[in-house]
Amino acid sequence: MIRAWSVADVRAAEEPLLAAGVPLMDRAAFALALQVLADLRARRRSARGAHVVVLAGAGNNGGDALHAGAHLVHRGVAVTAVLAADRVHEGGLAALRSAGGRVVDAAAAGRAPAAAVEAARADVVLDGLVGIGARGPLRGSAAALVTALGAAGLPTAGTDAEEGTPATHAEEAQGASAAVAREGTARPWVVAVDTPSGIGVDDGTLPGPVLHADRTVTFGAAKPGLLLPPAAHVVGEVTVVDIGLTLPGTPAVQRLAPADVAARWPVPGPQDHKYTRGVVGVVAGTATYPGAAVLTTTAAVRTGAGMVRYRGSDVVARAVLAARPEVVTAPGRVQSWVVGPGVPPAADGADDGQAARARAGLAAARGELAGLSRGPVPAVVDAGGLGLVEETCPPWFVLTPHAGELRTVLRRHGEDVHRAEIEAAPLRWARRAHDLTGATILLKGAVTVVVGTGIVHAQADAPAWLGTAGAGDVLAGILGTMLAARAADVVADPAVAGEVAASAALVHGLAAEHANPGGPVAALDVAEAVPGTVARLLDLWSS
Ligand SMILES: NC(=O)C1=CN([C@@H]2O[C@H](COP(=O)(O)OP(=O)(O)OC[C@H]3O[C@@H](n4cnc5c(N)ncnc54)[C@H](O)[C@@H]3O)[C@@H](O)[C@H]2O)[C@@H](O)CC1
Ligand SMILES: [K+]
Repeated sequence: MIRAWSVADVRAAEEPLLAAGVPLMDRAAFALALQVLADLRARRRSARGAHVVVLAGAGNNGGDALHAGAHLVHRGVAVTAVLAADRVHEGGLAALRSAGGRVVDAAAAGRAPAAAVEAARADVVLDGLVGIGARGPLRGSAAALVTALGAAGLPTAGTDAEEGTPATHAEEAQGASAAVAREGTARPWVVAVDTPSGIGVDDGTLPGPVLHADRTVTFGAAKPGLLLPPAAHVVGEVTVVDIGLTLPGTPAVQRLAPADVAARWPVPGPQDHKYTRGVVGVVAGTATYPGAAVLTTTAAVRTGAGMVRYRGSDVVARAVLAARPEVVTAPGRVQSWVVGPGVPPAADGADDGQAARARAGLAAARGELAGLSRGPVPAVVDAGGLGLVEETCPPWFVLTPHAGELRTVLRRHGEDVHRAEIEAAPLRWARRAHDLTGATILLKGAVTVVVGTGIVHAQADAPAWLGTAGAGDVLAGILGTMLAARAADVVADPAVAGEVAASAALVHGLAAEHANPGGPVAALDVAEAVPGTVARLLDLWSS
């Protein structure tokens, strides 16, 4: 598990140590230098003779980078510090100079392109422009430098949100681009110091230009922005360096690892039977979209449900039974409901009666229909089901929208927001949806964000191949089975639903990877890969 703490928590943990004179920056810089040396050795055998460019901003983040640069010089590395501020960390600069490092001033207008061209030829670029002290989008020389680095061939992300960016920056950038194209240089390995400079450290946004890192060496603890999209896509591999901070027990964001999911997997014992393992009720698909019913029920069965009950028209039920003869179609006891895959919005008349069945399932999950459940049980609400839920939900309802569907949910609650805004700030909008509906929100994406009453989760387990029709139906089925197995816990403790939802996202992602490592997958392949994926998880845990 990777756990991430907010800037405020990290600062509060640093404070007493700094007051006591603990040399936190020395620890951070030394560990950073060791990591860069390891990366250099992995990439070019020896660090000696390598060229590292340190991008240094005004604060302690630049201080870390400059001190690390000094350590590298002592190991035979040629280090050039590119200063992106009029004043940089004095101790760090002095250390670098006395070690024999070169210093280039890129703070003045017009200096960025030449510095970027030099950086683009280095073996490693250390991004120490700004860390947890970042306020808003990168500004001034730091922004100009990152823009010029992008033009010089380094990967960058985010837009220059700064109004009135001087035209010279664009011209400078073009100059840098042409110079590097002539040289045909391979691009350097980029190591971000604490965070890629200019990300939203607490919320994972990309408010302005950001240099895409291959590795982020982060101090004391991971920060939320390293796990949350869209910034999570520019951090590379995250290396957490222990500098001796004592952090609060509860992180702001966490990412489950396979072992965490394995540790809580409901492995059946000799006393278990189908009802103790959990019955999943599925309201999915119509004659127009029968595939959704097949995919959702298949995934629920393949994840190890005690039993799956399908609720739908006879024609769709026949398709379900042809694919999965284990499914039953008679009404009866259910420990979790999956409502909505392949179900059109309520207003659509051609829904085969699914809207009514969906409402009944949701009422049963609230504990309002005694015949269908003995008290409240968890529910997964997906696709068409999202338009059928009541305005407020219990936390054991897990809504599983993608960004476009979340927009619809938010609009129903009076939030006029566009899909692009949700994609730019998924945590913010998932949290807003949770606040407005009361439900646990699983916002699907390349990084899935789960916001409920407990800790926020950000899961990045899925290969990009998983973005395919029917993949969401499979996730709904996996999650339905996982919720049914822990139905009592989920209803009793509002925070559990989020953790189970994050676990389902992990299983879904790993199953896609296992279905066809490195290649395309179809949704049904993913569902079929779940039993093997669960067996591997449990094997990993027991070994
Ligand atoms: N407090 C400490 O002693 C420790 C700090 N650490 C390092 O120090 C960093 C935090 O240092 P600081 O608090 O000095 O903050 P930073 O160095 O992250 O940033 C602050 C500086 O950047 C400038 N800045 C802020 N937003 C900017 C923007 N959008 N565009 C351009 N410039 C901007 C500010 O004017 C200020 O000079 C951490 O990220 C970490 O790297 C580590 O060395 C561990 C110990
Ligand atoms: K940085």
